Amino acid sequence: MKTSIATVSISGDLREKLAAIAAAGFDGVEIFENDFLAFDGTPAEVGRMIRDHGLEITLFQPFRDFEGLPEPQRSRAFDRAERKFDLMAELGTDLMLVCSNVSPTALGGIDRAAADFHELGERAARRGLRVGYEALAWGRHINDHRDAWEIVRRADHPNIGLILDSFHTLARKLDVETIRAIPGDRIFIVQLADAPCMEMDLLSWSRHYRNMPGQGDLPVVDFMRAVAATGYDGPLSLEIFNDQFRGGSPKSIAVDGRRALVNLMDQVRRIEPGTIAIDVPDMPERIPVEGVEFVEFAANDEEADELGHLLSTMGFAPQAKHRNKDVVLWRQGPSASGINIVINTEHEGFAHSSYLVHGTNAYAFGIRVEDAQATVARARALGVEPFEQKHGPGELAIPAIRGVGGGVIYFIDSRSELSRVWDIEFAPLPERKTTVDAGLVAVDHIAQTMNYEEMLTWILFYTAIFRTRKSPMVDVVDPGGLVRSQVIESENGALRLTLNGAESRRTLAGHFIAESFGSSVQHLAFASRDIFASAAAMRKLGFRPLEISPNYYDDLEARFGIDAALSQQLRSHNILYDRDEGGEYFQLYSTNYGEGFFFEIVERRGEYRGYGAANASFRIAAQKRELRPAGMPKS
Ligand SMILES: O=C(O)c1ccc(O)c(O)c1
Ligand SMILES: [Mg+2]
Repeated sequence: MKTSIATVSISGDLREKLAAIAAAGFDGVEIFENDFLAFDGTPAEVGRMIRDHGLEITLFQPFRDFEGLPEPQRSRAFDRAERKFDLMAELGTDLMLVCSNVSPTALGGIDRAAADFHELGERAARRGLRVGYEALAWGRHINDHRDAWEIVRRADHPNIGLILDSFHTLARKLDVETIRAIPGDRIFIVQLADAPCMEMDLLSWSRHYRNMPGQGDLPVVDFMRAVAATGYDGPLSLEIFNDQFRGGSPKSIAVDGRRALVNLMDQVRRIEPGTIAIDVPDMPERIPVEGVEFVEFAANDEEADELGHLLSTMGFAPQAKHRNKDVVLWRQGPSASGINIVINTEHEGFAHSSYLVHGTNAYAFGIRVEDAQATVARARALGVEPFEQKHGPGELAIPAIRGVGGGVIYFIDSRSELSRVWDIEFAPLPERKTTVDAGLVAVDHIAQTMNYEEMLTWILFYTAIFRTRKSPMVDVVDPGGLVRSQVIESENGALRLTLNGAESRRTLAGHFIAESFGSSVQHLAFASRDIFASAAAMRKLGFRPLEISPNYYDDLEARFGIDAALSQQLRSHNILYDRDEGGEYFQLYSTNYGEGFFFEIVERRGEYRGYGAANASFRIAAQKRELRPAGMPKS
């Protein structure tokens, strides 16, 4: 599989773009003309710089407003093309993209355009060059790949071919099945981009909101399946116009791009096995998640005590201690439950470094999978960094990768000794305190907070590695600004992550990122089988719930028509309520710990699928009321 990316997709100057593209493992680049024009080196120097990076130039683009022009503009267009052919020869590339004419002076007519392309083909052939034609979704006469293909077909010249771009086809909701009939060798290059669904004119949507395949809402997999069915085996080239990417990190966007292509082709190959000419790297299939095995906090001794106190008000107690390390396992009540909380107060190693940088934080979590090694293998194939740390005698080497904001994700399976980690590495504490069991049975979801700019990266990360899907993004109003929230979840609910992107430091999420120096887990939600029983038990244990405004409950009664008895119960425990077609949802929050970390207890009744998004802004307002002023020492 030959991967390519347009220089326009990445921030920085041409030098920075190329370095990032090469480092991410791409085979080629599309030179977007403006990136070349803005650069102060000769075409030959640019060509050399690209080849020195081990890259090839897959395409020179765009050449605009060519076909269907009346004279004298027509002759001018051919002269312009000849000049660009000169440039291409110096750069060292043989393929030019002509995008469909948008000029009001352009005349329609398939045959007129075909004749123009036939002549351009003759001129290109004399120089050993090729020209591909792309239908822009907003082209004046040609805005559909079927018409572009008809022009290419009638141009009937070996040096003229078609360029497909998933955005233009999918944005106009054109039937991708129409691609299957095009001979693969007549497609000169395939450009790929996704985009979020939005109501907007096509040009603005394309120029500002494209994103990597898998990051948006367009059926890029279906598009690519149709392309693959043609026998096409040329480069797959990302062409992403995105305002955020233009200001982002070149390295991280290039890595995301390559990950998106590999993930896309892996999906296509699995749907259409054996029929694809493009060779796709071998890797394990997207990993089904079986559950969250543990969440691990890094802390110092004093803060570990505070955290432990908070946990004990939720019915957790220290149950076992690591045989060699200052690491304690907390569980719900005297018997094992589905929740394992680990507090690591080691003075060396990765957890300690994480503590030094971020303060007490949930720096790692462990996921149960069928095959931990295969999970890391898939992640590696997608360019994810594995995580390795020295382990002591008798300790397990738990396969792991690096996750959000310098965090770690461990993998536990039952095909090896990994699932016995609690018995192998931990010894039961002799003075085990029996506590009241608060009836918390599992981790319902893990909420990670990040800068908004990082969100697409992490959405792609999770959906490419694990068999999960993403929900539409929702806006949550914080008194200090907007927070964007998106859910990543597996079909069976075994893994539920909520990603919250902060755009302003004045939001609770933004404050958390600023004060804890980077993205990480901001809250953990535990599932209860009976939230009222849990709330009552926790009250006895000294749990302090986040206090919710009475106005909220008045509105709740009005909105849902819930009866007075239920309303009273909710009020007395500060429990939030939501409902959808499938069922009901109950939420109880802790007060803030540190700079905005908190716990949540939830109960899902029936088939409720959401996360109480409608309640989020009321919860945040309540949290902000009780967050101590910035700069005050921790209590
Ligand atoms: O927005 C544009 O003009 C433009 C140019 C070249 C392309 O390949 C494309 O898809 C869009
Ligand atoms: Mg394009």
